[in-house]
Amino acid sequence: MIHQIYPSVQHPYRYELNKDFHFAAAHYVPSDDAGKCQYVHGHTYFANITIAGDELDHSGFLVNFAVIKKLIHDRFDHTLLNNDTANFNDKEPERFPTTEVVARTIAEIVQSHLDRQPNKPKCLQVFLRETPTSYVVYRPKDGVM
Ligand SMILES: Nc1nc2c(c(=O)[nH]1)N=C([C@H](O)[C@H](O)COP(=O)(O)OP(=O)(O)OP(=O)(O)O)CN2
Ligand SMILES: [Zn+2]
Repeated sequence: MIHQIYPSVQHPYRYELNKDFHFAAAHYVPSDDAGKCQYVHGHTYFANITIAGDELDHSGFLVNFAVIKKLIHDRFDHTLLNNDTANFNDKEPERFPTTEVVARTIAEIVQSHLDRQPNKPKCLQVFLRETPTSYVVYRPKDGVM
């Protein structure tokens, strides 16, 4: 079980949910500045996803917690992130699988799912911890990725 206090995000919506989950993945950062991290190594990533909205769906959910976990966990758990060429590559820094980019990518995948729901929830924040001492908070600007 994950117990952590996360930064809160201000918003005008009536409902807010948060989903915690973790996944194990390997990566490398293809930059000399990454030092030892330019070589393949692994992490247990801890994620917290914040979603908000004004309307519930036919189940009384803003969105099903289980679906949010499955979207990300099924895609990234026990993978080499760099192999996911739909999201990452070795050429563009905005596509290197850094904590920043992985957090943004998670937000994009989640929002793409939410955009297909009739009640139109919004992904407001992704907190992604890569190591015990390093994490990133990603917040889409004005609901735009
Ligand atoms: N801004 C970023 N800096 C670094 C990233 C990143 O994604 N964004 N990534 C790395 C490495 O991938 C590494 O896995 C994490 O680095 P670091 O926090 O330095 O890891 P340590 O466990 O060695 O940290 P200590 O606190 O010194 O034990 C590097 N930088
Ligand atoms: Zn790393």
